[in-house]
Amino acid sequence: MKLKISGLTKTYKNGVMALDNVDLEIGAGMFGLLGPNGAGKSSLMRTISTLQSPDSGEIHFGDINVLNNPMALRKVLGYLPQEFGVYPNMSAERLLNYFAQLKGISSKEDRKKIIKEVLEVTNLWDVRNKSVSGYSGGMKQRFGIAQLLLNNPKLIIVDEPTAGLDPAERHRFLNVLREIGANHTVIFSTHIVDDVRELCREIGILNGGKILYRGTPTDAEAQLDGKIWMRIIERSELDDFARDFNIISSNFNQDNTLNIRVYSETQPNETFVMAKPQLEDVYFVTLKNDRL
Ligand SMILES: Nc1ncnc2c1ncn2[C@@H]1O[C@H](COP(=O)(O)OP(=O)(O)OP(=O)(O)O)[C@@H](O)[C@H]1O
Repeated sequence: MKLKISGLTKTYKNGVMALDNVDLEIGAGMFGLLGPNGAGKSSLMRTISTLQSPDSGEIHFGDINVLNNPMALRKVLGYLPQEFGVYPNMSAERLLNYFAQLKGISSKEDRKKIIKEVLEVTNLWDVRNKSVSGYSGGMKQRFGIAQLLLNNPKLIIVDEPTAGLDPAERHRFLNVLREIGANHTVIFSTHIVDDVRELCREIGILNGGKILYRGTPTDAEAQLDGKIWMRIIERSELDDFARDFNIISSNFNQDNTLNIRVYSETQPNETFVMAKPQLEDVYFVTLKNDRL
């Protein structure tokens, strides 16, 4: 089932236009929504999830007209918000049983079966008897996925799930998403480029409420072929280089020098060497130029 968004605009009461005429089509698999803080990612996700209304625009998921019939979408939606709040002092298994009852799974046998499945897919089976309130950040996020999987959603929306997770937990979480993405439509937002590189079939880059790029990571990188240049400079030279060249990123080396990456259609000068474009270049060039 396809998610089709057209002309979606949202302005908050304080005058901030968080979504500015967003058009987006998302098919099956993993879709990564990439953007810096304040780009509008949560606003887009909350609007798709029917938690807030847009000023104008349309959202369709398969044959569901989402804005006219929010209840129909909610039945097939699994949404994990950025902040999930406080969990009660109850074991994961008991809490899932409670959620499953709330979701209308009335047969005890059915509940048992689905709870086992979701605990296994999120790698929480071994800790199912532990209290969720004592879980680590990463385990809580995986528990969030477990509970949203209970009613077998067709559309899964996960808002910045890796924020604040340590590298090992982040990795574990992304593996869970990868597994789920194999047979669901999953949209997840992040400001971490590495999160989407290998995981997502398609990405969208959002900034200032606008979709600036949408496509596959590989196509995006290919568009920058021959346009990314790199060289090492002294730290003290940075201001001069920033004035003369279109620097898209700079990273410190151990010896206090900097690796700079520059975007240019042609070789900036003979001291620069051509670099293989990376998704991070795509992200920075898109944010800087308002397009790729
Ligand atoms: N309820 C609200 N009322 C007023 N302004 C809001 C509200 N929610 C978000 N905003 C503003 O809308 C813009 C987009 O915010 P949003 O939270 O959608 O971005 P985001 O990409 O999810 O950012 P972050 O990564 O920081 O969560 C920001 O300028 C934000 O301050």
